[in-house]
Amino acid sequence: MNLDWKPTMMTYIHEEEAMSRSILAAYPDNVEAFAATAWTKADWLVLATGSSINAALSAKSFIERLAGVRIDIREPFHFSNYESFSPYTDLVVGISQSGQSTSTIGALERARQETELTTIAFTSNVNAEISAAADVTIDIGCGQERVGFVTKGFLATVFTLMLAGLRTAAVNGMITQEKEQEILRQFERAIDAIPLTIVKTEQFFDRHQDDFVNAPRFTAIGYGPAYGTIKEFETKFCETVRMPSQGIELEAFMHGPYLEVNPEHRIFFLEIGGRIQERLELLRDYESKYTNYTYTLSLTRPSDERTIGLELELTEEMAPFIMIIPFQILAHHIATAKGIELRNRIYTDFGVAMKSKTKPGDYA
Ligand SMILES: O=P(O)(O)OC[C@H]1O[C@](O)(CO)[C@@H](O)[C@@H]1O
Repeated sequence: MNLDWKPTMMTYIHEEEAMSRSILAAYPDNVEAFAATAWTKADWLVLATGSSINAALSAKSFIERLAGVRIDIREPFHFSNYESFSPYTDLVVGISQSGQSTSTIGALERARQETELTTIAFTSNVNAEISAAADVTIDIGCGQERVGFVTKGFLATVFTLMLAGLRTAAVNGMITQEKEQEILRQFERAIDAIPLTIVKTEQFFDRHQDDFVNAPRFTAIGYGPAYGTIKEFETKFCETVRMPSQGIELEAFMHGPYLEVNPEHRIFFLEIGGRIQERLELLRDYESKYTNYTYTLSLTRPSDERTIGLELELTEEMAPFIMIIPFQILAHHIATAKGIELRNRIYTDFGVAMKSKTKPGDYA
C-alpha cells in the first residue's frame, strides 16, 4: 500500500506552532461567548474522555488559579450511569475534539434533562452532534485532524480552555487588563519555543533511541498542573508505542507503584517548578539508584544528557501548554523505531461497534 500521501502525527505536530498563533490571534473573540456565560459561575462540571479529559486536566489549575473557580472533571460515561449532580454546580462543560463521543454528548443531554444549567461544548467541529446538546459551542480552532492519535487537537483544546479561563478571569474581575496582556505575552513566548522544543526532543530521542525501543515499561511522574500531561503521555504511549505505559501522580507513586520498579524501567520525571519540585527531585534521586533509565523533562536548562531542558520561563500552571509536545514526538518516534506503522489503522470498526462514537472517524 502506498502510504506516502497520508498525514502523520508529525505532520500535525509541525502545525502546532502556526495553529497556536492563530488561536492566540483570535483571542478574545474565540472564547468571548464562553466568558460571557461563565463569568458569573464558580463551580464548573467538565465532562470529557480520552485526550479531551487529559486536556481538561491540563488546563484546570491555570483556570482555577486565575478565574477563582472550582472545576470538577469527570468521565462522562461513569458520570451518566453512576454519579449525581452536585447542588453547587452552576455550569456544565462538555469537551470533545471530534464532537462525536457518545458518552460526552450523553452526559450533556442528561444535564439538559435533569437540570436548568447552561451547557457549553468545546469541539473542533461545530457542526458535530455535540453542538445540539449544548447552549453554546466553542471552536477549539485546530480544524480537522485526520490522524486518530491526536496531537494538535490536544494542544488546541488545552490552549483554548486556558484562554477561556483567562478571559473569564478578565471579565469577572479576578485579574487586571495588564495581567491579561502579560499572560498573553507569556503564551506568545511559549509558542515561540515550540520549534526548538521539537529539535531538542529529536536530539534527545536520537541519544536514547535504543533504550526506548527495548523498553518493557514506561512511567511518567508529575504533580499538580502536570497531572493532565502525564495522563496524556499514558494515552499517547498506549495508542502508539503499545507497551505498558502509566502516568502517575507523584505522591500516588509512593503508595504501591514504587514497589514495581526494576532496573529495566524507563521513568520520566516532569519538572515544572513550584514548591513540590523538590519532592520530585528526591524521588528521582532515589529511583536512579534502582534503574539507570530515569529521564527528566524540565522547564529549565538541561543538567545532563538524560534531560530535555526547555529553558522557558513559565508558571507551573502554564507549563502543560508546552510539556506535552516532547511526549507526542517520543510516542511517534518510539513507535516508528519499533517498526509500528502508525499509518496502518487498526480496529477501525471499534468506535461504531462499541457505540463510543456517533460515526467512524474521518481518518487518513
Ligand atoms: O475528544 P473526542 O473526540 O471526544 O475523543 C475522545 C477520545 O476518543 C478517541 O477518538 C478514540 O476513540 C481518542 O483519540 C480521543 O482521545
